[in-house]
Amino acid sequence: MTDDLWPAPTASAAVNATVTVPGSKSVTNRALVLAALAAEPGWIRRPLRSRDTLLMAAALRAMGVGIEDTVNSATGGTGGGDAWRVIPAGLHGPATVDVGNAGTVMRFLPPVAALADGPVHFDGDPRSHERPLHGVIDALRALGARIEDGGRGALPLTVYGTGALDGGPVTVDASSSSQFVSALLLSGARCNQGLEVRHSGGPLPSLPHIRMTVEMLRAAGVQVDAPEDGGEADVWRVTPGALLGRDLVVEPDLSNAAPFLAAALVTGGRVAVRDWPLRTTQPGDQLRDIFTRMGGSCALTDEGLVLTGSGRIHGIQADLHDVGELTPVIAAVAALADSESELSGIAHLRLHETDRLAALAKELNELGGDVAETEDGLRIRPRPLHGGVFHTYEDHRLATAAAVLGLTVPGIQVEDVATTAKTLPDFPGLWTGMLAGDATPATT
Ligand SMILES: O=C(O)C1=C[C@@H](OP(=O)(O)O)[C@@H](O)[C@H](O)C1
Ligand SMILES: C=C(OP(=O)(O)O)C(=O)O
Repeated sequence: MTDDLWPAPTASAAVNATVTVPGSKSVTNRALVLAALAAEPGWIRRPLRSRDTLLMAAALRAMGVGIEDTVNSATGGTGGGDAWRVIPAGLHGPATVDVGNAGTVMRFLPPVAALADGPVHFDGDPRSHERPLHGVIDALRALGARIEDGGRGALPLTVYGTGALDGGPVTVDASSSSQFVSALLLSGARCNQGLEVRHSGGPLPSLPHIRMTVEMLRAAGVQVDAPEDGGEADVWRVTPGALLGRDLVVEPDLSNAAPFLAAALVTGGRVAVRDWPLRTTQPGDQLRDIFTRMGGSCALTDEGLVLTGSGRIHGIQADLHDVGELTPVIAAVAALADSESELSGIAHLRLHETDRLAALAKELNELGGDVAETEDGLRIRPRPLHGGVFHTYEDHRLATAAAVLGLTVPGIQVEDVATTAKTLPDFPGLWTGMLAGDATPATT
């Protein structure tokens, strides 16, 4: 973390820009895990190269997987070469994994480590010690893995892999993070008996992310029975078998498109996001509906998704349980709206990169806002905002939300804007590029 303050640029006019958003974190990190577990080499094209995905790649390399950077100018560059060639190998310990504060790394990799033939030690940022991991730890222990976690049920921990997991049925309470279910499913086909994962507990958040896991497993040739296909509620079954190596192009990160689309909404402008997929499991696709309800209009065109602001921003009553990671930017837009908003279904955000509900309420109120935490969300009553320092608590989405506010509220200084590198390389460059009319990641 740095104490740097970034003066968020104000928009001198309605924004009119076309933006290339870097690849999806969630797709890239699933693709890396599945390619590492596959029986043959694969390609990941236009991967996101950000802190979370570079940590995932480093962790898999530490366990023996080959991940090579390649540059292929024919498919266009998105920074640092445009593809990863993944060459699976026997998974080995001893190894050390730095999870940073990446939920996908800290949850998806312990099951992979249980398949390795030696100890794998996991640690990360201080916040990673507080984020829930018990679902993964308990499930792996129930499946026979040995894990030393000092009785904390959290990081740091060591998984003593023996080269194989028997698998079978396991029950997990994933009400605090859908990533518990995704983590088990991703490695399930490599268990001798496959895996039957049953969720038992409060409602599961972020269901689109579990669907993303199921669809990516199926695309790798794995047979998965899932509740949405007529299966039993809250039960997923993964049949054992080899995973195919894939040649996969990563979609743009639609959740990271949120601040750019919001810019069109709050300035009454127009922003096009290139390469918006026509069909996707990414929760960010729901921005089309959410921002339309908040006053914008959306069209899928040859240019990508185009959002046009009307000059009016409406408050919204929205249950964001499925799409929690969109909350910070939606809250920023709601603070600039013409009526009250109620965002619900997001109590689990208290356990994200930071306590997002507390952080959003505090930071918006310090700029003159009227935001209250509810039991499971935020109530936002728009009031005129003034400039000031917006603290970001090492949370990339707090920083991008602050940038949205800064477009129309002069004098906002974003603390540690570099924290956006968790999922967005060079956010400040993309943001100023958008204000100049075009934002395309620099090719390095
Ligand atoms: O599986 C994934 O890629 C993710 C699942 C969600 O986690 P939670 O279910 O913990 O909210 C989401 O918030 C996170 O940003 C990414
Ligand atoms: C919750 C998030 O990340 P993580 O993958 O670390 O859980 C997020 O990106 O909003």
